[in-house]
Order: sequence, then structure tokens, then C-alpha cells
Amino acid sequence: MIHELEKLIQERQASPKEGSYTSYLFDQGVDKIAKKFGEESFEVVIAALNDEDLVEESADLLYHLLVLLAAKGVSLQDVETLLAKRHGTTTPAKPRRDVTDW
Ligand SMILES: N=c1c2ncn([C@@H]3O[C@H](COP(=O)(O)OP(=O)(O)OP(=O)(O)O)[C@@H](O)[C@H]3O)c2ncn1[C@@H]1O[C@H](COP(=O)(O)O)[C@@H](O)[C@H]1O
Repeated sequence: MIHELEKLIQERQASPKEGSYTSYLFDQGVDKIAKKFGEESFEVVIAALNDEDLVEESADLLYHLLVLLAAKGVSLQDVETLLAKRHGTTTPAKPRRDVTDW
């Protein structure tokens, strides 16, 4: 599904469609898309901390990430290739600072 969604987003990027939210985002540009992604990220944080609808917020977040990646010319395959490279490796769980400012 996520690859189909990426394809549809790329189609909107190549051929803007009247009334399409995706076309609206591409028309607004990377700044707007990045800000929307930030806004949606925060909604995921709020949903997680308040036991709200994490599935719906995650869907919004992934959609906006795909639009952002497309706007920057990065494909899901690029991200998958990096994930595959990391897959199975272990990141040492060293002590880390508390997150106090965000
Ligand atoms: N998955 C999504 C998706 N998730 C969220 N959204 C839209 O994201 C918007 C977020 O709402 P907000 O209230 O945060 O933003 P807003 O106030 O409408 O916009 P701003 O004023 O902040 O710019 C809503 O309009 C949602 O409809 C999505 N819009 C589209 N898709 C997918 O993209 C496909 C193509 O959509 P169109 O480009 O609209 O044809 C659709 O078939 C869906 O599969």
C-alpha cells in the first residue's frame, strides 16, 4: 500500500490535479511540506502520550513524509536500501542523556 501511495503522490507531482491536497502541497513548496510534516509529527507525539488515535496520526505522518521525500527527490526505495543495510546490526545501548528540551 505504501508503495502505491508513493506512486500516486509522484503522479500528483508530475501531473497536478485540481482539488488535490497533494498537488496543493507541491504547489506550496518544500517549506510548507516540511512544516506540515513537523506538525503531523507532533500530533503523533501527542497521540502517543495521551493514548489517542496513534494509527490515524501515524497514517497522516507517513503520507506527509512521502510527500516530503518526493519533493526532495528521495524515493522510498532509497530509504529501504539504507534500512536493509542497517538491518540486523546492533546499535550499542550506551547511557544517553535525558531529553529535557524539545
Ligand atoms: N493519505 C492521505 C492523507 N492523509 C492526510 N491527508 C490530508 O492532510 C490534510 C491535513 O489536514 P490539516 O487540517 O492538518 O491541514 P489543512 O488545514 O487542510 O492544510 P493547511 O492549511 O495546514 O495547509 C487533510 O486535508 C487530509 O485530507 C491526506 N491526503 C491525501 N492522502 C492520500 O493521497 C491520495 C491523493 O490525495 P489527493 O492529492 O487529495 O487527491 C489520497 O487518495 C490518499 O490516499
